[in-house]
Amino acid sequence: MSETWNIAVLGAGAWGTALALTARRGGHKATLWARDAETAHAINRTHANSRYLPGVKLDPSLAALTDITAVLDGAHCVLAATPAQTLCAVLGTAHDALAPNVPVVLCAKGIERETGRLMSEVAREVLPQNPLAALSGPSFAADVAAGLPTAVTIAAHDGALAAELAARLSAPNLRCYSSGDLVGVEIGGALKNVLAIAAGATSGAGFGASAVAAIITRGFVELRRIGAAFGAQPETLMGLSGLGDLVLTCSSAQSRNFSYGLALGRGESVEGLPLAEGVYTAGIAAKIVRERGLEAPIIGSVTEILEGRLTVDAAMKALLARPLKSEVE
Ligand SMILES: NC(=O)C1=CN([C@@H]2O[C@H](COP(=O)(O)OP(=O)(O)OC[C@H]3O[C@@H](n4cnc5c(N)ncnc54)[C@H](O)[C@@H]3O)[C@@H](O)[C@H]2O)C=CC1
Ligand SMILES: O=C(CO)COP(=O)(O)O
Repeated sequence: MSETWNIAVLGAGAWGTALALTARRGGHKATLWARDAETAHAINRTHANSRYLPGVKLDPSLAALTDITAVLDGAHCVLAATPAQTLCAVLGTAHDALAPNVPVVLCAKGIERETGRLMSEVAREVLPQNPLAALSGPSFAADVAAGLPTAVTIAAHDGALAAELAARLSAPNLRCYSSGDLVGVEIGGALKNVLAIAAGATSGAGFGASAVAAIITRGFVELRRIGAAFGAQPETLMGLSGLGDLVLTCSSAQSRNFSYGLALGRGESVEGLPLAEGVYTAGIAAKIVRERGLEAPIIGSVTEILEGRLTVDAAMKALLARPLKSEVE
């Protein structure tokens, strides 16, 4: 597709900046909305975002503004890339300046902790007139920004919209697949963060690579069980936004969620660690599991560890001591 789009990116953190850079590479015009003037000023002056994406040179034409009305003016598409727990407030700020019918692509991975809403449910209430989509998959911001090959899924209830967005947002190094399974893509992205904390804690506690593989695999069973309860398609959960992102996030210290878990497992302080979305999603995911009568002991253990009610050692012992059962349900 050759027509140039104006893409408004909300959030000038690692992911927003990487996506804006990629949009530029894809031949579009991208403008970043930054909450704080210091970040916007630094991006415009140094053509870098050294706080959130160190070592990456940005296209000099990529501007960051603090005025959301100016960023949204004339936008063909919005990429919402602030943390999950801020989405409601950020879209509320955008509401008056955003034309109806402009598609909003949700790029955060999480569940709203106070309400249990998926990102699309939050956005639907705040922006009832805007078509919604979600972009998710195995894609570290640093990799995407460095131009390394990556593949993600863009999902919308309207399959034609998903396909158009995938075509528009694909870039030389970013291959976007399309999907009609919005909920499936969202649930995989949110839960893999909680499971990455579990995998990191397992590794950090020194339980070994075999234990990490078991946690990832049994964690994936929990993800599929919860996904099924939300109506997600099994194929979506087996895809880039589910299994793909789970594998990435559970196997690399480049992941903030895995690193958070590593610190927990090692008994180190987690204070001041960068954003780990799973910390905010774990408790609400465990609540949803309880309310729906599901079984998700690994997600439950992560919640108890984060709340200081269980040690990593005791969690592993309890998981091993659970009644034996058939592997396949
Ligand atoms: N960093 C990555 O590799 C990837 C991140 N994501 C997702 O993208 C979302 C954002 O993550 P990152 O950009 O990595 O986080 P980050 O910590 O690098 O940046 C977050 C940005 O949001 C801004 N922000 C925080 N609270 C805000 C508020 N109340 N209002 C407005 N802006 C606010 C911060 O100032 C910062 O610019 C998360 O849900 C994450 O899971 C998805 C894929 C890859
Ligand atoms: O979602 C991500 C990669 O797909 C980023 O993972 P972290 O937030 O754990 O760094």
